[in-house]
Amino acid sequence: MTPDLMEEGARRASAYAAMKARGRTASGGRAAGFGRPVKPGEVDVTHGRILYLEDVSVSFDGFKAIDKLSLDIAPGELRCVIGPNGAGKTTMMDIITGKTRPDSGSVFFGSTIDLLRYREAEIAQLGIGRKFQKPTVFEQLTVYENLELALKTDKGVLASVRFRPDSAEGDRLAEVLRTIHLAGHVDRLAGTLSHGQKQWLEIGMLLMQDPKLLLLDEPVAGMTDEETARTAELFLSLKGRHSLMVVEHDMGFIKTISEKVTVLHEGAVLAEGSLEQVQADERVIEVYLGR
Ligand SMILES: Nc1ncnc2c1ncn2[C@@H]1O[C@H](COP(=O)(O)OP(=O)(O)OP(=O)(O)O)[C@@H](O)[C@H]1O
Repeated sequence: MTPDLMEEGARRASAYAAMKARGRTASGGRAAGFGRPVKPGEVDVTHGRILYLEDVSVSFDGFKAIDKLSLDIAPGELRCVIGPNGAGKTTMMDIITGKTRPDSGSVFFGSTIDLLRYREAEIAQLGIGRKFQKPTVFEQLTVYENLELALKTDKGVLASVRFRPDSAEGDRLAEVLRTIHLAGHVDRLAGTLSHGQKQWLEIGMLLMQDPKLLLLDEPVAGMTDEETARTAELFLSLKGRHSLMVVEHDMGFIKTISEKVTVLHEGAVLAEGSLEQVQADERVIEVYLGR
């Protein structure tokens, strides 16, 4: 066989495998990866990892924003990620959520779902929710309507118009309202909420999708001290049921919520451990003081 034909064969085989993986997942059969059967909506965490990145690299115009990054997160873990500006924190989240394709490396959700085979919207449907720094709630809708809308996202246009939450969805809505401290504000327009309340509402919208992994980018930026403290309580109540990756610069907040902290620098892991351990690490001190 000529090299051209071999290349074409390999290209077709991998395109077919990717297509099959997508089709099977959409129809609720198997997840992509090593062919291990996984029930619809289930993530295989038998190896003790819900998220696994290995040797991931990406360059922008020759600049390595992520450089052989490897890290993993356990199911139910609340992981904090810190690092100076430009360390690659946002780019890492972009890669996990399918917004940016890495040049090389592996990114797995559980041990069988190869995230690099999926598009951004598919990754959200697989159970990875992302909260960007700025709240993006629908200001003209009430708190309740915002949460209701979050339930509709995977339904078709017609189904959305006729949509009414069933009793299980209604229960979930009520539970989420309590979790995000907005049960007393259901009829308020989202536009009239404080900055902190808007952030909680957006987290609530993600929770309506019951994500297995939540990625949160600077969630307490701009919050009052009281809102920050309530957000810490909220995250602590979510861990266990969900896995969380929180990128933050606010060390006081990190101190309240953290178990394990990952320090990113120049697109790779510089240090990992408890906050006390990483804060005492000479390399970490140098990176932060050298800013
Ligand atoms: N699309 C892009 N094109 C070119 N360079 C990029 C792009 N995205 C990120 N970068 C560069 O990659 C590096 C990492 O950026 P990134 O935003 O991931 O860092 P960060 O750790 O999130 O920083 P911050 O704490 O300031 O948000 C930066 O030097 C940034 O300028």
